[in-house]
Parts: sequence; structure tokens; C-alpha cells
Amino acid sequence: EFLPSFLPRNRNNLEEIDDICRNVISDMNTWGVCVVNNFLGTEKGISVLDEVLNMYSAGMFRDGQLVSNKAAASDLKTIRGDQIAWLDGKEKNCQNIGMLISKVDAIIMRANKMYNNGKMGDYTINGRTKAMVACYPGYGSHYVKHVDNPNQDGRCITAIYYLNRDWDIKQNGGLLRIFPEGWQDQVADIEPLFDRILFFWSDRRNPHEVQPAYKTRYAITLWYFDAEERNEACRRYQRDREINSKPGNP
Ligand SMILES: O=C(O)CCC(=O)Nc1cc2ccccc2cn1
Ligand SMILES: [Mn+2]
Repeated sequence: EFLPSFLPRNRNNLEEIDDICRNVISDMNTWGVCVVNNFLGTEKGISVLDEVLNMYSAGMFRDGQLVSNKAAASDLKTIRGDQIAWLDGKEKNCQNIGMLISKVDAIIMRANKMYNNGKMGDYTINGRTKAMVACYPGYGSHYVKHVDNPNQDGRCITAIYYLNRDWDIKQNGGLLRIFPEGWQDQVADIEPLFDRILFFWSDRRNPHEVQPAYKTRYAITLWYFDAEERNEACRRYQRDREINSKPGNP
């Protein structure tokens, strides 16, 4: 259900898309991680940020994962992790978020075509999740080290767009640290800077964590599906449901 990505016809958008695609393809195939700065430009970036801020103040975010810090489990002190909202970008007052999503779609689809006619890595990308808008309230909220897609659920590329203006990593924390497989003990430290987009393989190659943030930290994430892995995951899910729904299975 790949949403049609409308691209304004003036040349420079297509040239720009091609340039970004070349970077994404080479970095993803060399490092499995790719960072692009100034993705939308300041004005458009701010229009996306304003829509997210309006959503947040309209109370559209739901509590994400609870991170109860074990040591203090007795007094049930839980540091609230991220708060999230899922969007397809066609909701009202979200047209700039919709424009961001279309641009990321255009890049991923084009990279898919440019590289090995229709394959990036060995993937054939044919769809994606909705956009997950996440907010880390700034009192030490964090995200524990994890893999986005540890068990072949079909997601192959994670794309994260950051919205945080004047972010000072020393004061504000909130660093994304990726531990890429095969980089030995090297890590990729990504600051969640305004108008920056990050791509990385979603599977076990890229465990990552968000370190405690001390200022409200916003990001928009899209996960892209590999056709084959997604179909297999859906078949497996359907089989499990049938097996579990048979009489005699508790
Ligand atoms: O904001 C960042 O820099 C990355 C945060 C992050 O990894 N978020 C995240 C959020 C998730 C929410 C539900 C299921 C899986 C998830 C995996 N990752
Ligand atoms: Mn993640």
C-alpha cells in the first residue's frame, strides 16, 4: 500500500532527490547507516515541527514504552519513555508532515530503482508503516538498547527525521547511539538535530539506544517493508493464528 509520492515537477527537486539517493545507497551498502542533514531546509522543517507541536499540545500523543527503573521498582518510580502518535500524513493540519513522508518515500523508491534495478541491499521495497511521531519528555526519558526488527517482521529500513532546534547534546542529552554489527567496538553517535534524517537497516545489524534526554525531544520514524520478508511474516502470522485457534489449543 505504497502511498503515491507526488513530486513537484521542477527539475531541482529531482536532481536533489537523485543526489540524496546516491548518498543513501552508498552509505547503506558501506556502513548500513546514513545521515543526511538539511533534508527539507529550515522553513519546511519548521512547518513540520509546528504541526508536531500542535499535535502534542492537542494531546494526540499516547504513552509509549514504560521504563520502570528496576532498582526503584519498589516505589514503582517509572521514567516515562517516549510518547507516540501514528499518522498516515493525510490527517487535517498534517499536510507538512505529509510532504515530509512523500519526500522520504520518493528517496526510498528511487534508491530502490537506481540500485541494482529495483533492489537496495538485496531488498525490494514495496510499502511502509504509518509515520510514528515520538516525543521524549525531557526529564531523563530514554529508550533502552534494542533492535527494531529482530525476528523478520518485514521491516528492512528505519528512517528517522529529527525536529530539535538548537539542540545542545551536552546539556540536553538524547543521543542516539547505534552499535553496528561488524564495526568491532566502534559506535555511531547521532545527535537528534533539527532537519536531519537518518536511515539504517532495521534488523540485528543495528542495535541502538536513546540516551536520557533532558529537553523535549521530537522525531518522526518510518519503517519500510521488504516485499518478500513481509509476505513471509504475514503468512507465518496467519499460520500461527490458525494453529492457535484450533480446538484443543488453549
Ligand atoms: O529517536 C530515536 O533516535 C530512535 C528511537 C527508537 O529507537 N525508537 C523506537 C520506537 C519503537 C516503538 C515501538 C516499537 C519499536 C520501536 C523501536 N524503536
Ligand atoms: Mn528503534
